[in-house]
Amino acid sequence: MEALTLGPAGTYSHRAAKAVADEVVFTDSKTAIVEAVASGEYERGVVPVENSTEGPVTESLDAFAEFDVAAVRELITPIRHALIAQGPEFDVVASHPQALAQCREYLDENYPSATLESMTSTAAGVERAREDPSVAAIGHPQNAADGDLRVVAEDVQDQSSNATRFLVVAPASERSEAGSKTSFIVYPNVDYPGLLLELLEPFADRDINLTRVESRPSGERLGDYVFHIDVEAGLYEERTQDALAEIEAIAEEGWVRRLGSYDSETVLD
Ligand SMILES: O=C(O)C(=O)C[C@]1(C(=O)O)C=C[C@@H](O)C=C1
Repeated sequence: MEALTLGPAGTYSHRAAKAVADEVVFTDSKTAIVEAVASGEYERGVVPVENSTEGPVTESLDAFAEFDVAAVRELITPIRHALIAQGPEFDVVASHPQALAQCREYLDENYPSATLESMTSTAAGVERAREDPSVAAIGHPQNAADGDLRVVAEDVQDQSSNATRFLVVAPASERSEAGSKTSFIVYPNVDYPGLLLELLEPFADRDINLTRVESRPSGERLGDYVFHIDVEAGLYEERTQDALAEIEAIAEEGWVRRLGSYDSETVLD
C-alpha cells in the first residue's frame, strides 16, 4: 500500500511511514496529507500529532478538524536527533520548528550565536546543509550517511525520552470501531461555566482513562474552542458509545467527529 507523508526522504515521518506502507510518497505539508487522504487521492497518510517534549503538532490537529478522515493506527517512535553539517563550523541551524524546539537547551548552551532557521521538515534542513557549508541541520543521523555531510554531534535532543506520536489516516469510510484507543473531536459551539468539566465527566463516570485533551481555537471568535480528546477505550465498547452519546447531547449546537479506534505500536528505527 502507498502512503503519503511529510518529505523529502529522510524525515521522521518517512521512517514511521515505512513501517506501514511498501511505498512512501511525499508532500511538504501536514494539511496536504490529510486533505489528500480525505479526498480519496491516497489510501493512507502518516502525520505527526504529538511530541513528548514539545507537545501538540497543531497543524495536524487543525487538519483533522477541517477534513473528514479516519485514524486507523498509532505509531510511537523515539526521536534521537543528530546535528549534521559539512564541518564543525557553521552559522545557521536549519530544521523543522518541532525539532529545533526539542533541542532548544542544547543549542542555547553549545551554539548560542547560531541563527535558527525554520524548515518544512528536518530532511529539508539536511538538504539545505548539503548545499551550504555555513548551515547545519538537525535530523536523523542516517541523513549524513552519504555525500559531504557528517554527524557533528549525536543525541542533541534535550530529553533522552524524546518521542513522537504519529497517526496513520485513511479515508473516512475505513473508520474502525476496533482498537484499544479512540480519538475524537468536539466542537460544542457554546460557552458556559463548567462546559469542559461536563464534556469530560462522561468518561470519568465510566472509568475510561483520557490520554490527551487539547484545545484549539475554532477560528470563529476569541475564546471559542475545538477539543481533541483521546481515550483508552474502543468505540466497540458500550461504555464509549454511552459516553459519546452524552457528549453529543452537550454539543448539540456544534458537532462531534469520531476519528475512530486503533491500536498503538512502537516503531524503532
Ligand atoms: O520533520 C520531520 O522529520 C518530521 O517528520 C516532522 C516532525 C514533527 O512535525 O513533529 C516529526 C517528528 C519530530 O518530532 C520532528 C518533526
